[in-house]
Amino acid sequence: MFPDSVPQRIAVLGAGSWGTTFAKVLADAGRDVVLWARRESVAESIRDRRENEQYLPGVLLPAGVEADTDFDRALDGADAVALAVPSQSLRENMGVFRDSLPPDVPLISLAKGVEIGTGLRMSEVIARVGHLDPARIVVLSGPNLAVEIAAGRPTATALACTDHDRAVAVQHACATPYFRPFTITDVVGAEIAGTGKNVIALACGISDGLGLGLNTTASLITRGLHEVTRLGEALGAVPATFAGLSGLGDLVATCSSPLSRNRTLGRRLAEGLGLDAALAAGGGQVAEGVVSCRSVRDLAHRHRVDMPITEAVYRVCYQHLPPTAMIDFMMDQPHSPE
Ligand SMILES: NC(=O)c1ccc[n+]([C@@H]2O[C@H](COP(=O)([O-])OP(=O)(O)OC[C@H]3O[C@@H](n4cnc5c(N)ncnc54)[C@H](O)[C@@H]3O)[C@@H](O)[C@H]2O)c1
Ligand SMILES: O=P(O)(O)OC[C@H](O)CO
Repeated sequence: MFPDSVPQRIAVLGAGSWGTTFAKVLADAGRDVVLWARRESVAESIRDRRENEQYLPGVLLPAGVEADTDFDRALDGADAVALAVPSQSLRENMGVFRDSLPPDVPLISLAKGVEIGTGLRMSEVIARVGHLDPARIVVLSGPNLAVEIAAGRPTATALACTDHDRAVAVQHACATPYFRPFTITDVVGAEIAGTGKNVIALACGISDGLGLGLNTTASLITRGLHEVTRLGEALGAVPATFAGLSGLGDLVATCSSPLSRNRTLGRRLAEGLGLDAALAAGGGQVAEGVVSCRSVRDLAHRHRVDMPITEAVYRVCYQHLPPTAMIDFMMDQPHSPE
């Protein structure tokens, strides 16, 4: 089946490593893509040298990816729009894009995070700021380390939308021999899983940086999945989602890979860098777990969900808890049934 509603011309707003990689996936899937970059130097590098030298160096972008710094032009004639700016700037950007968005087209949400202050998930920010029907929003989330995908290494992902047909249309638009999307309807679960795993990956990076072993990593992944699932359930998510690609799949990839910016940041903290220095060492690329440990912790407090790993990461990032004491904090939690 190849539905008539499969988008052909897609605007990707945000030319960081994920926006650029997803633009490549879409072009490899046969779509015409316009990638909006904030900075002319990024657009120029893509136009003139077919490479995003700043965010995705060494990857040749196909001719199907055009780059533009004018979002009105990028959105003109688009029959789907992917939003690839970091979570905490999505509100500001949506406010700017809102009036130029084509009516009725699917909006593909790529950012993983929960907004500080409001506790809103990214699809909620998009719907509220854009005054949009939430059923238009398709959340893409899974084990999707950009650098691996850009190199054509196979992966799968989840496309979550309350409107199944819309998810299927996007599924057909972005499927390639190396990128296999599955559809689900649990938007809350996909978003909470994608946000929470970055915090757990930070904890795994800290553990790794301290020279602890795979038992510690496996314990963090397993208990991390448990606490993120509990939060998701409190917010109305389907527990099974957390065993899927946007849950366990993404958690394992991010907690295990040296390519993960969140895990790498955790390692740097364990090696003795302060938060600002550890962020600076990341070359300006976003590590969402740093903000998400705050917004997820706030949500957990609001919904009375116990999240000891998230709490420990928050204390390391914002309350000067030494990374070694983070492990003690977690090991000293009251004993409980699994
Ligand atoms: N890189 C990955 O492997 C990956 C995979 C899946 C999901 N994600 C998620 O995608 C989102 C984007 O991540 P990324 O990896 O592309 O980040 P990045 O750090 O590589 O790039 C961020 C992009 O956003 C732009 N930007 C930064 N602040 C902005 C602002 N205020 N307004 C507009 N644009 C702004 C930057 O110029 C850059 O183009 C994050 O939520 C991340 O968790 C990333
Ligand atoms: O590099 P990270 O830690 O931002 O993780 C990237 C993706 O979210 C992995 O799925």
